[in-house]
Amino acid sequence: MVITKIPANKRSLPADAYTHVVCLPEVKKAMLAASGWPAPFSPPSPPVYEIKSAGRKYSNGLGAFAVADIKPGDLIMQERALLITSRHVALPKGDKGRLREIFLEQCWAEMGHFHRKTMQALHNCYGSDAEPLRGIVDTNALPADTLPGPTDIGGIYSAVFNHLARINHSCSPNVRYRWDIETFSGQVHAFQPIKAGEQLFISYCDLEYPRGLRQEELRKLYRFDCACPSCVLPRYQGRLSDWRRLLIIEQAFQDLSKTDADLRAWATNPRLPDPMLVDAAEIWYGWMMQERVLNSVLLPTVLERLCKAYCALEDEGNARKYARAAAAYEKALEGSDSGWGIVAASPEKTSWWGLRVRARRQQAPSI
Ligand SMILES: C[S@@+](CC[C@H](N)C(=O)[O-])C[C@H]1O[C@@H](n2cnc3c(N)ncnc32)[C@H](O)[C@@H]1O
Repeated sequence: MVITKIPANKRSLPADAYTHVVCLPEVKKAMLAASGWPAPFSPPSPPVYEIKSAGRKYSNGLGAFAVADIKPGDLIMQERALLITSRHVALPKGDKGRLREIFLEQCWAEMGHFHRKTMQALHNCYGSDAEPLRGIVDTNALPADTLPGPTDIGGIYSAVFNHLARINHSCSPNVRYRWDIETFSGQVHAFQPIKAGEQLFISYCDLEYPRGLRQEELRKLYRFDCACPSCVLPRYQGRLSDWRRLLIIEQAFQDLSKTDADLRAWATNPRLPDPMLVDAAEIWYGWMMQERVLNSVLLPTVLERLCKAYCALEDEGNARKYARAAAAYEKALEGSDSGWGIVAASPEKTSWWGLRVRARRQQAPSI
């Protein structure tokens, strides 16, 4: 492992615009060789969030709050990390754990005043149970999925940010965090409409897990008892929520094999009932929105099917609605709307438009 600062040419940059990275030598070499990387970025200005006290429920800690109304898909926060470490040295016990601490200590020794002061101010849920720097990293790290260079040995990295680290957890989150390799930054997008004053929540655990497992993991890794709206549901409703989450993950595996062929077969065969494809997809979409579980396989599949099906039915309102939802989701997951904004503006220009309506007309007996 080696320690480096990215962007390499940081002379003209403010202190919060560069990151200390603990990585493999091959990754450092690839990062320094990547021309024009990382790309600059501009977070929303003026900022649409503020960091302030979140109150007793969050151990009198801080949280991030919207200061303006925010639409699904909007970028809320974007920030370079203070520190990125490889998870290859992030094993919890034994020599490898100690190895990680040695790298963190070396990194600390190289950090300037801004980075040290900011890191020290972050929350440490481990108290005296861990070495302070390690406790801070483990409390606040978010995934940085890829860095330039050989991905097979680089593995997954953890990033510690200044502001992004203040976002609290909910099992029904309203924003989504993503690592943006192009700009070497963390982004937070809304995937629900958010009102000014509302707190922003990401998820620290796998949302498809049932409540008991989620709570166990949060207690173990972040040392708090989750009291989010999903975790305080009365018993019966809590079970329903667990059940929906389980079905979402099961359906995601099944939907992997779906193609456009069955959608086209339905669209061009008027003898098949209209609700056949639409109703099931609406149920899955409704459950994912209700649980705020954005399954990365099922949600895009369902949104695409709904948009195409409503285009085939020439139902402009619903076609636009699902295209807008797909645009927001893609922005939150991929950083761009993947062309869904164009579909939302003119669904009648897609090749699916009116397919079913024309098939019905052709089938109708001529008088
Ligand atoms: C990454 S920090 C989040 C920001 C933190 N509240 C602060 O003041 O810096 C993670 C810690 O915040 C607290 N936290 C986050 N989400 C919480 C929640 N839903 N309920 C209670 N505490 C929470 C826990 O102490 C957790 O270890």
